[in-house]
Amino acid sequence: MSHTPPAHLAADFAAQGVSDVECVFPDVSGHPRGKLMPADAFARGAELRIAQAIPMQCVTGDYSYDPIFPDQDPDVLLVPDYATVRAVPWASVPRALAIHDCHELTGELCQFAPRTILRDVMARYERHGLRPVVAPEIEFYLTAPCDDPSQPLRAPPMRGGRVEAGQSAFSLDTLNEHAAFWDEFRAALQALGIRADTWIHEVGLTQFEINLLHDDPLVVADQAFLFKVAAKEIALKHGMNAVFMAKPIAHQPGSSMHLHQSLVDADGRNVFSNADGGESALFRQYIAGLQANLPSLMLLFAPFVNSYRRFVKGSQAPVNFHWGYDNRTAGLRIPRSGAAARRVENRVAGADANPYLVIAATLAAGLDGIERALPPTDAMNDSAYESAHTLPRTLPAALQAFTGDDVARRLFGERFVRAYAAVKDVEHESWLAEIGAWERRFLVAQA
Ligand SMILES: NC(=O)CC[C@H](N)C(=O)O
Repeated sequence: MSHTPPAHLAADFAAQGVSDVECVFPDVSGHPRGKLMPADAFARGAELRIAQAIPMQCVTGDYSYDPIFPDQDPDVLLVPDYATVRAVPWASVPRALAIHDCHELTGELCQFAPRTILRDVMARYERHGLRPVVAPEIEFYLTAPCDDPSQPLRAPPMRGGRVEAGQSAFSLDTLNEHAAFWDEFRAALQALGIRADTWIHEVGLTQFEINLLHDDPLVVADQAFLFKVAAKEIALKHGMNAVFMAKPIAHQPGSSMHLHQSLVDADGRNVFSNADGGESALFRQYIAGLQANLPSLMLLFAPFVNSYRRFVKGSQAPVNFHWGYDNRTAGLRIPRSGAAARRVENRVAGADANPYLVIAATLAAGLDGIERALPPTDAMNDSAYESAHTLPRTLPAALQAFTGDDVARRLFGERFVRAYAAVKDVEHESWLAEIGAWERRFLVAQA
């Protein structure tokens, strides 16, 4: 992490005609926040408040979460990570963006910022001489413009006035329907240095999935963060919305952010495999760590009230924390692979989750299993849908699990846990303040 601008940066900006830089950081929801700064001044850093909830309320006032926000309106200093400077592909004038780390005004990294949380987990691995390698699969829907939020989302129109219908999983035809969007999106990803692998039409109507190539966790988290920003920006240019809600449309599949993980040693050898190619003890301990800790960390994988609608039996979304070989009904799947690519897939996280926190929480949970040499359950060879639904069913249940035991505190510290829970509490209160369609449909007549 270098705080000194590269020598060529000013000349590069001048040559490209860049006059402004988006100083962006991912907030706890993975939403891009920051300030637009003049290119010749952005290195001095921007100051702003960090504790934002999604309905654009600051976490202040009625919530007394001292000593996290002692002045109820704290500023942090944004410090650019110069390795992340890129041209903004969707801007109408030459403009750059840089992902920033959040520092307290006293200098240290802010313990509430998702990038800090991930950096801390990676430092823990480094002390063990290990390096995690991760790859996410990101699902999302393309929809028509959402001009009336009280109405269900609709599929975008196709050529000839048709609308997508029926079963289009893996249909290349339907993928080609929105070719102008895909071409511009693909070019944007390339310009942002995002290494996308396969692109498919998923099971849902106008639902798609794109896999990112495996890499260093912070690099991949930055890519997944910008992937979502880019998809939304480019879709808007084409009169559509790219929607990353976990369950945007009733009776359609939800959208996930599956995370593949493996660990390598200093020589780049996958430590989930022994020299003879078999599973290592560490592999099983890592799985056990996920099984032991994920139930308490659900708030990070399913951060909104909507997230919990996704966990439906039979939908390929998990309902419990079983693990199994190539078992897509289980929360933890071991994909078929050779010894060098042996890995675990966390299928719990939704597309709505913050990729930094999904990666940090998964890796921290697994390392804890290794450090405590935990044993996993037996592998699940049958459908995990035959077993009980043990994932928390609601946001309040997940909030209770997150704050109710010492797992999250032990892995991420008191400050993060209290602040994150405060933000989720504000969002939940805001949701409770609205009356939904189900309540009107049934309770007007029947209550
Ligand atoms: N690609 C898949 O396996 C489908 C995942 C499913 N859409 C989910 O929400 O979990």
